[in-house]
Amino acid sequence: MALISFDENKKRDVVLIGRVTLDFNPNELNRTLDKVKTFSMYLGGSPGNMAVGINKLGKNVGFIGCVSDDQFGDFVLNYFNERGIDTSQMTRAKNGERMGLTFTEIKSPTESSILMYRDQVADLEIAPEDVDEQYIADSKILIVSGTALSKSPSREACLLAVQYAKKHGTRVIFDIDYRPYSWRSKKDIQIYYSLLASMADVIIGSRDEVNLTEGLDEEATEPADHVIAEKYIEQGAKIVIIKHGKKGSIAYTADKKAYKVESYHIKLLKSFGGGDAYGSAFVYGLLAGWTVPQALQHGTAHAAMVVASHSCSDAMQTVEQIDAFMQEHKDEKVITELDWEAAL
Ligand SMILES: Nc1ncnc2c1ncn2[C@@H]1O[C@H](COP(=O)(O)OP(=O)(O)O)[C@@H](O)[C@H]1O
Ligand SMILES: O=C(O)C[C@@H](O)[C@H](O)C(=O)COP(=O)(O)O
Repeated sequence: MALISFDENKKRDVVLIGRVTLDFNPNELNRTLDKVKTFSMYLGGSPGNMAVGINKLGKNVGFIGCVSDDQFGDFVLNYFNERGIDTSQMTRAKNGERMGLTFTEIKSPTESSILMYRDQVADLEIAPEDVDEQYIADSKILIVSGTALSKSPSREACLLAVQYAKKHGTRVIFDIDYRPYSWRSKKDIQIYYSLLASMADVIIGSRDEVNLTEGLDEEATEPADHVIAEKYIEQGAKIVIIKHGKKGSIAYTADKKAYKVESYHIKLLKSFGGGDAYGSAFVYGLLAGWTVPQALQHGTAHAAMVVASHSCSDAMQTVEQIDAFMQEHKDEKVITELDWEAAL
């Protein structure tokens, strides 16, 4: 019996709500941004990347978002439309708001960071009026990105989308997705992230993002992962995934099982993009009716392939490509069932 079932009569697999932006990744590697001369432009924004990833895996994807009314907004809409990602629910900024821009700094294969330009950003202009109840009802899964909760009216749009999802049996996945820009305070983060976590069927976040949800210091290690996961499961979550970067991730399920997933060994190019690839392939596995371990391993393989690549969105893989990677790495035993209270 699958932990999470889906209404196969719903015509769309996944709808995501949140930001779609642009990534500018340096062509000259292993140096600080002030030493970079040229960049490659890619579609970006964690929800945008996940939409591309889930679509690349063959799923029917829609996006609720707002893009700038300029050539960058055109780029994003064209990119989605060319791949069959539904843009009927996307709007254009009305008052000159700009696309979010993310400049990735790749200082070394193991040291990268992102510099985000998010002043007057279009993606936070999604409004409740842009959220169509039937569109949500027609989707098996709604994925909410945490950053979309950072400001109104995007915040209210997300909360309304979740209300519609709960009303129509659409499963809610909360991708915590913390970006410091746009938030007024840590207390606001705790309020809205914990509210979303209490309404989600699946919660995916890094440990520092979970700490922010709990109102803890980002570096906190107490309470242990399983204690926090238990709380979310008591609130109704069926699966809680806590990511730990290159150390991998740990997943807890409502049927009281815990799984440790170690990272695959790859030649790292940048430390970003793994989470979006992980989430995309994990969601694919859920929709395919796979077991949680199978879906976790698929997500982990996809993540490894994307952190070894220059892009995030363009580097998203097909099912066949992920399967081939897993075959190449079949000697790496990455997944272990744990005692519930074991740590990563
Ligand atoms: N250095 C790495 N080598 C291989 N896989 C990695 C590496 N870093 C991250 N990953 C994979 O990407 C997943 C998500 O990465 P993480 O940094 O935890 O999340 P996010 O990208 O959302 O911040 C990890 O669980 C792991 O599977
Ligand atoms: O999330 C953003 O807005 C930045 C993304 O565009 C960028 O591709 C990235 O950092 C994704 O990394 P991840 O969240 O670690 O997968």
